[in-house]
Amino acid sequence: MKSELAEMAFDQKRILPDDGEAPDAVPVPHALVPHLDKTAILLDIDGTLLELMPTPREVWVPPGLSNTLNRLVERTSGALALVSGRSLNDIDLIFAPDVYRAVGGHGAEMRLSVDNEAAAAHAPPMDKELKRRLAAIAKLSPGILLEDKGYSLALHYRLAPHAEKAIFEAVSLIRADLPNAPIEVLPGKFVCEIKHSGFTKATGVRELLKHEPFRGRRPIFIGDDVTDETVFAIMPDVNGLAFSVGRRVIGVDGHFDAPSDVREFLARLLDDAR
Ligand SMILES: O=P(O)(O)OC[C@H]1O[C@H](O[C@H]2O[C@H](CO)[C@@H](O)[C@H](O)[C@H]2O)[C@H](O)[C@@H](O)[C@@H]1O
Ligand SMILES: [Mg+2]
Repeated sequence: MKSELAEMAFDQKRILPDDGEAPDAVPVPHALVPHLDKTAILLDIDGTLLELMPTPREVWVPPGLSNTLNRLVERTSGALALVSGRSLNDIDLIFAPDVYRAVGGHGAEMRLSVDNEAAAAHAPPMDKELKRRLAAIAKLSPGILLEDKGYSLALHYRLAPHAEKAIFEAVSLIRADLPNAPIEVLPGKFVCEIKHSGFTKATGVRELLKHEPFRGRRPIFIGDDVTDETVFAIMPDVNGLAFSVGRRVIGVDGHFDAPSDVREFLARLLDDAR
């Protein structure tokens, strides 16, 4: 059995405080290591579980991660969900053959059961003409990639970073033309996503937590991006814990430097948690 000291040392190394003032290695209280039978594990994908890659299709699941996730699913009686900006379809392609409970498309889709793979959609398809106009923005520069999620459209510019300003300006012009369109712009990591308003990762997580096997459990959420901040913000309301990756976010419970640290933390949870 691991000593409490060993557990503390692990926590000190991997999870740093986020108040911006504190020294780099203040230990996260031991009580933060959860009891898995009372915990719901909610995980962002890109930049949290998986390293960021030049294009969305290039991501891959490192050895050991599937095993860790599947064991955590077992130990939490299924209370593990991926909470992603990606569509459920995309998530399943990435993690195939494994299928996880998930909130997809920034809250646009939700899968509560892995048995029938039924997914609830919380967003209608995006208007075709609007999508056509937005898609034309990709012509601004070679290297801009389009990702069509049906209910939203993402313009990726990691390979054309110089185009950022032009992309956001072009999107603003289209929005100004359609002041009543129920859409919003979601900036991400080298991506400008245009989606229906009315749902976020946080609305998805709130909904998820109403259902078995998540209901009544203490959620821990780990995420890296601006869109994850909506979930960080609701964690206190649901007695949850929030951890950021790659950057310090005020108000969260801790911070990981990189996805490899998140993966190591999750693997260690299996050994350390009661
Ligand atoms: O909420 P997440 O699971 O973190 O998904 C956020 C977005 O991830 C993908 O784009 C990002 O990752 C790509 C692969 O590393 C990278 O090339 C891109 O620059 C990033 O923005 C995905 O394509 C989007 O649909 C997700 O919204
Ligand atoms: Mg992410």
